[in-house]
Amino acid sequence: MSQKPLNVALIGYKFMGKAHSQAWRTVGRFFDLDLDPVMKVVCGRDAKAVAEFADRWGWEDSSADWEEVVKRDDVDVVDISTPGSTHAEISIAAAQAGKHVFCEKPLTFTVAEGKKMLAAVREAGVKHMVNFNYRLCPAVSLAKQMIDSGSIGEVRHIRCTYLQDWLVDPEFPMNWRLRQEAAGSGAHGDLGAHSIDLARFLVGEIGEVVGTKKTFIKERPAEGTSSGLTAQAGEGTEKVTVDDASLFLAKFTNGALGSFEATRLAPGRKNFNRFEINGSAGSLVWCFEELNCLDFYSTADPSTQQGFRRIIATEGDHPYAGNWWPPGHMLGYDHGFTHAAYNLTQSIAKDKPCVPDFRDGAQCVAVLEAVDASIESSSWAKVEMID
Ligand SMILES: NC(=O)C1=CN([C@@H]2O[C@H](COP(=O)(O)OP(=O)(O)OC[C@H]3O[C@@H](n4cnc5c(N)ncnc54)[C@H](OP(=O)(O)O)[C@@H]3O)[C@@H](O)[C@H]2O)C=CC1
Ligand SMILES: O=C1CO[C@H](CO)[C@@H](O)[C@@H]1O
Repeated sequence: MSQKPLNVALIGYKFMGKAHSQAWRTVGRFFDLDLDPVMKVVCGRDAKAVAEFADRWGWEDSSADWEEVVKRDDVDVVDISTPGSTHAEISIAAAQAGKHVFCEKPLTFTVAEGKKMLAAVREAGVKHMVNFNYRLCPAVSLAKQMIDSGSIGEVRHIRCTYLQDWLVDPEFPMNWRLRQEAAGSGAHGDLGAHSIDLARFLVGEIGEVVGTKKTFIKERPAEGTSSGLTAQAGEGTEKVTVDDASLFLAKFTNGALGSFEATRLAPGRKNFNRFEINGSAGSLVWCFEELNCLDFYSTADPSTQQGFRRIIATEGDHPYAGNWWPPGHMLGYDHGFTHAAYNLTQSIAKDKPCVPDFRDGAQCVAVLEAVDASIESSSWAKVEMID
């Protein structure tokens, strides 16, 4: 490539580390870029494991010291794929060192911390992006275009469910996702954050919420070895300190109503991240388990032909899709991450804002926090609007 290099440092190298590595490896091959992403250095706490990862995935260097990595002169972007408890400290240090920041969701655990992160990237004048990858699926981006162009009229309802089943077995051992200090919350922030982002992207700002959360399995076998969403038990047991499930109702500032359900205890639901949106002139339905499909109902169709029609969002003129395979060839989970790497690279190259950004990440945290406030007060809670 003849473009200037864009040197990337990745912090965290397991589940999301792989997804982000795949994105950085692939993006310049399928998308025309104005900068050339270079996989410069990958970082984790276990020096041997991270060195092996670097070798396997093609990172030039590895390190067990993120504080040193974020200050390196040969790093332009810091990509954070570590548990949520680390996002604020790493993002702020990276921004203060003048690096662009790409951070996994949830951005952080409290609005106060989210505001500090936002202030740090703004003060440094760097680009910032939070990885709400599902809005970058072609079918979801298409839904946004259709809503904006009035295909379903005035939006009145959104029903979001994000259901998984990987924690349904009470013998599944502890890992960081079940500890409040590392994960912030359970299904609420892990899955609910994605639904909130989709709802904000497609419908608008959420103004008020009321909800509940529950931990059904309060104790689990202690952690032995764990890798991503699989684990082997160690000795003894440990208390679970996050929710298994969260439910809430929402009033949007534009008058729409929403319902949200997130759980990791729904047998048979693997990654059932679904929304149904009803407007005055039609409806749109999407589910990640069939991620290329968008179901559309239009009241404008002749009455004898009304019914949901399925759009397969793999045509060349569907968002992002034309960069991949010939029409009709399905995309998968990893493609959304490549779309994020594309958006960030181009926003840096062209000095344009990047979405979803840290404000989106912090606004999502404000909704999560308002649900917690509503549980505390057993009443509706207002969502703080972040500038
Ligand atoms: N957008 C999406 O679809 C998804 C987003 N996520 C989000 O991505 C983030 C990471 O999750 P995931 O990849 O599943 O987690 P994993 O447990 O698979 O990986 C976490 C990584 O972070 C490293 N790490 C952990 N603690 C620290 C620390 N204190 N300092 C530096 N490195 C650390 C670990 O390596 P080591 O132990 O060697 O330090 C490991 O490489 C979370 O915020 C999660 O919510 C997760 C899944 C999907
Ligand atoms: O998108 C996702 C898929 O599932 C993971 C495990 O619950 C989540 O962390 C993640 O954000």
